[in-house]
Amino acid sequence: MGFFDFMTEDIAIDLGTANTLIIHEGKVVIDSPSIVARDRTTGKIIAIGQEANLMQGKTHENIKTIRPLKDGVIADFQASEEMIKEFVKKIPSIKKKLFPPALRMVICIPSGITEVEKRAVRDSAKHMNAKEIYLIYEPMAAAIGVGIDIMEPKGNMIIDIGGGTTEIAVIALGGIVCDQSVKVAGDLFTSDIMYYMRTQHNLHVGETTAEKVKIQIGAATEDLDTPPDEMLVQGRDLLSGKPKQVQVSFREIAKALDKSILRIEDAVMETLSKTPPELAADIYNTGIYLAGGGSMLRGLDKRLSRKTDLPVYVTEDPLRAVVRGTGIALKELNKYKNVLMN
Ligand SMILES: Nc1ncnc2c1ncn2[C@@H]1O[C@H](COP(=O)(O)OP(=O)(O)OP(=O)(O)O)[C@@H](O)[C@H]1O
Repeated sequence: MGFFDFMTEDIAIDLGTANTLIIHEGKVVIDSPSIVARDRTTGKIIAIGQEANLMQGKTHENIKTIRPLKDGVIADFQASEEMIKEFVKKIPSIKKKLFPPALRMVICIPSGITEVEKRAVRDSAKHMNAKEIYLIYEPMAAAIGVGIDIMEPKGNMIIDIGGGTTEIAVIALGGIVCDQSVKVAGDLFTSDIMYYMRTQHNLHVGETTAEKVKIQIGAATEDLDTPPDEMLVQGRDLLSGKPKQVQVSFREIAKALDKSILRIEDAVMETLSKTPPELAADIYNTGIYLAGGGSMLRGLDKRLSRKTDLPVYVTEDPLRAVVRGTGIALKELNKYKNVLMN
């Protein structure tokens, strides 16, 4: 260990479309929505994370809430840099430091990312005083986080359903053998619900309400073992303009989400059809692992299992699988050097 290593802090980041998570010293120290609120007149950031999330849909003309990532990649560079800087500053042991420390970072990125987008992530990290930067593909990080031995000569299929993208990958011998990244995930499910409420109930609901509906009664199939109760949803009547409340069932939400789930099913089937036969045989025995917040949609595992005729498992704490894997790669840089990109 060199002298300067004492002045370097190691952090692992899952910079997600919906949530940003950071691991420092083996612990998740940040788990926050990827949102910033900016004062339009001064241009200053006035809130980040949970605080900014509470402002969403309730702002006036002087405040703008921004989600700096779209479809898994940085869409607003300035806002994303400022957001990560603020998150890093909030890490307790870094907060105590007199000067901002140099950082060694492992950052996960979607597997469908372009070279230009990769460079943008690296540049942003450099602006944050990162001296060593490693990138890791999200499905790889998710597989490590799930507890799969990715170095084995054995095929494993992992599906990470996040906010912006669903990443499907077959992993063996420390590499991605075939993969597919589709822009169908939790955010689109939320938009589907907003559209359904508008068209079927003449009710205009905001994103926050639609997300609540998805979490409380969202379903990927009408055939659930333990169906949730109906839910009262409030919004604005599109015809009269008055505030209104309607009762919604999980069956309606399953219908609203059907088209998007079909697109995920198609992507899974396509990836399976491209999988080399020896690895397909392994997957037949091990099944499919689901990670990411979107995988918590009721009945999604059952529906994918029915479609593929394979066992499908939702990993423990799916929202944290990717950051867990990123953290493990950071801790064992040498072991995982082949899956990390400089
Ligand atoms: N119980 C739940 N049921 C359904 N969806 C959920 C649930 N909990 C969270 N989600 C959804 O999961 C998504 C966020 O998942 P996650 O944090 O894994 O995504 P992300 O890493 O930010 O996105 P990406 O990987 O696309 O950049 C959101 O769309 C959120 O609404």
